[in-house]
Amino acid sequence: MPEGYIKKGIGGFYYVQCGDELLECKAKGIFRKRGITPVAGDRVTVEVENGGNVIAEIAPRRNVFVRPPIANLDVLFIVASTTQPVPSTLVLDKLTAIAVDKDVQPVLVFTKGDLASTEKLTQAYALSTLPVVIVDHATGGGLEEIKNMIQGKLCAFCGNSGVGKSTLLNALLPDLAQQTGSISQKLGRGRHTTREVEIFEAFGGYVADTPGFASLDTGKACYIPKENLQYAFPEFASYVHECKFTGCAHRAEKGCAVLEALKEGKISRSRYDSYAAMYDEVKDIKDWELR
Ligand SMILES: Nc1nc2c(ncn2[C@@H]2O[C@H](COP(=O)(O)OP(=O)(O)OP(=O)(O)O)[C@@H](O)[C@H]2O)c(=O)[nH]1
Ligand SMILES: [Zn+2]
Repeated sequence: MPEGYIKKGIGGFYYVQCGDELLECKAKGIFRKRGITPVAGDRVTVEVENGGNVIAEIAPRRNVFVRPPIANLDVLFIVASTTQPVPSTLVLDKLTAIAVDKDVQPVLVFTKGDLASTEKLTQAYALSTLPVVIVDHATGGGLEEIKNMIQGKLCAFCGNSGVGKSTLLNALLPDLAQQTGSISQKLGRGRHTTREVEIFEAFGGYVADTPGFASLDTGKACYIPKENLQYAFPEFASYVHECKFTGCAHRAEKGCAVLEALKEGKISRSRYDSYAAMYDEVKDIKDWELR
């Protein structure tokens, strides 16, 4: 039985890449009964049923996102520009936290360093342990780093409208931009006419084109329960177990090692503020409401 990954889903059909072959498939009825929707990135087994290809099995997922619909994401490039649109560290931190919480490696990519200084952004993440890439389109700086990070991984790019995602994808994959409807549409006329995710092979890995995808769903569906939030900020890891009280929320408690680290400048103020804002957003929400 052929095995492969879903490259694209459109109108109830799934295009499964099995080696060199792209198979058009429907999903077996059992998935609908179980409330499972196959999505791009799913690793699947294909069978022939009534003369047509069907997806018979979906391998256990490492993670799955609803908006955009994609599974088994390894790396999320979170693109932010130094200016226009002005970056918000809270929005960026929400995205990095959701990624970490879903076992996706977030990579911060800063654009438009030619228009304004990247200093403030790089400063905000200097202690975060998160990888940062500064892209310079004049010299091509940062592109090699991104290409290396794509190798062997399934990656996606997100970031507010206008931060330069298309420009970046175009610089990375000029051939792809011409090949694909969606990216080239994004670059010119007919923007965002398609919302289907499509996966392309590049640099020894996979890049998901997620048209019209400004940011991950940072709404309620993606809230991180308050007990888990501390782990979504990787630089807190060395401190969270040193707090005096177990179950410390790191908000105002006595003997809080995270607050101590903040005071000593070992954790950045903007990262801590984002944690605090996210904590306050979820603290009164019951677990069952998050399901
Ligand atoms: N000066 C400068 N301009 C840039 C840079 N990156 C992108 N731009 C410009 O910023 C504008 C927006 O870039 P896009 O690549 O379309 O942004 P996007 O994130 O794809 O936006 P959406 O398609 O709306 O999601 C375009 O006019 C680009 O030419 C950069 O590094 N420096
Ligand atoms: Zn604490």
